[in-house]
Amino acid sequence: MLYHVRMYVRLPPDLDPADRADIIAREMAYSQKLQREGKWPQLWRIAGEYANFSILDVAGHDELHTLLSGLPLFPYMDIEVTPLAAHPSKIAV
Ligand SMILES: O=C(O)C[C@H]1C=CC(=O)O1
Repeated sequence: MLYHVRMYVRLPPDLDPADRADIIAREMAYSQKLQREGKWPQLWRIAGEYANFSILDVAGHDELHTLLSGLPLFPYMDIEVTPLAAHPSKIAV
């Protein structure tokens, strides 16, 4: 199943800089592993915001929740999920 996911990062301004750098490095490694596995095929920065639009391709709601809640930044993010269904006007390419 495909999901459109919006992630808004809300790191506390007083977070220790070393802790911040560590979380961001672990987040990058985690997301790149999922990208290599094909589970995170699209990742876009929302221009002007510390936020992204992503497409995740997973078995269903339970796997999606497992992957999202495993994000090192998960405690510091607001996340909006939209399940995607096939559109009848979409042409095959
Ligand atoms: O920076 C972000 O948008 C948050 C997060 C999503 C992937 C990643 O590496 O970091």
